[in-house]
Amino acid sequence: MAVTESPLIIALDYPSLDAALCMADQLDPSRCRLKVGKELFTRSGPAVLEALHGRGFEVFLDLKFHDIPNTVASAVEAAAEQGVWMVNLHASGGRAMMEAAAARLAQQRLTTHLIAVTVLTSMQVSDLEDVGVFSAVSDQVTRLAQLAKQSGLHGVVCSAQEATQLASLCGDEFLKVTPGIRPAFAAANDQQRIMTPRDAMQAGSTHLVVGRPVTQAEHPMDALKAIEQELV
Ligand SMILES: O=C(O)c1cc(=O)[nH]c(=O)n1[C@@H]1O[C@H](COP(=O)(O)O)[C@@H](O)[C@H]1O
Repeated sequence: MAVTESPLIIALDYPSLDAALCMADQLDPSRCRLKVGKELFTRSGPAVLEALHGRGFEVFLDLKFHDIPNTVASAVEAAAEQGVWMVNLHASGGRAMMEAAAARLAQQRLTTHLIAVTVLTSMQVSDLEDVGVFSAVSDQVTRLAQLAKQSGLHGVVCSAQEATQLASLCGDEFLKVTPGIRPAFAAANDQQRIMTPRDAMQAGSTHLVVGRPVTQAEHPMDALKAIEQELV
């Protein structure tokens, strides 16, 4: 497996194993990691993990678990046993759920990174209000990130707009995985809280999740290189 220093994680949001592998084959495991999400995993199952690992990629399994503590701990264990580099859950599932998941990994001596989604990058303050949360987005992100840290998680998914604040509250070592990344050449699509790759790294992101700006580009590896250029 290639161990890359790159902060880039490319989101393979595809409806089939073939389509995902077709994209993976255009990318280089020494220059990025790959993210497998709900659609692809639901359609292809663990076969996609095997295929990507076989091609040398480290994989972030993005299934955003949210359930009772025992169920989430078992799901996280199952993911880690398949050798994924990173797995996530929703911080809003609460302290007991996060502690159970972190404890299970430690008990089984599994080294997969476990991170928590704070507030989705597609959400703004009115979306929080709809679900009964009357806080500023940044306050809610901070609350959930601190809870995740206290619960033994390795980091969070948040927007880059919150990364600086989290670096000072949770430390530089605490992972800040930030989607909603839009290079100068790309459209925002459905993302609300966005930032360019360079600004996101300067703000304290440790990893950048990039989907459509690379996967829908005519030449994905060129788009990836353009993002690398923006980072130097
Ligand atoms: O957990 C995630 O990866 C995630 C969390 C979040 O708050 N926002 C978010 O966009 N994501 C994921 O990041 C990717 C972003 O893709 P693009 O918007 O195409 O760059 C998608 O796979 C989303 O599922």
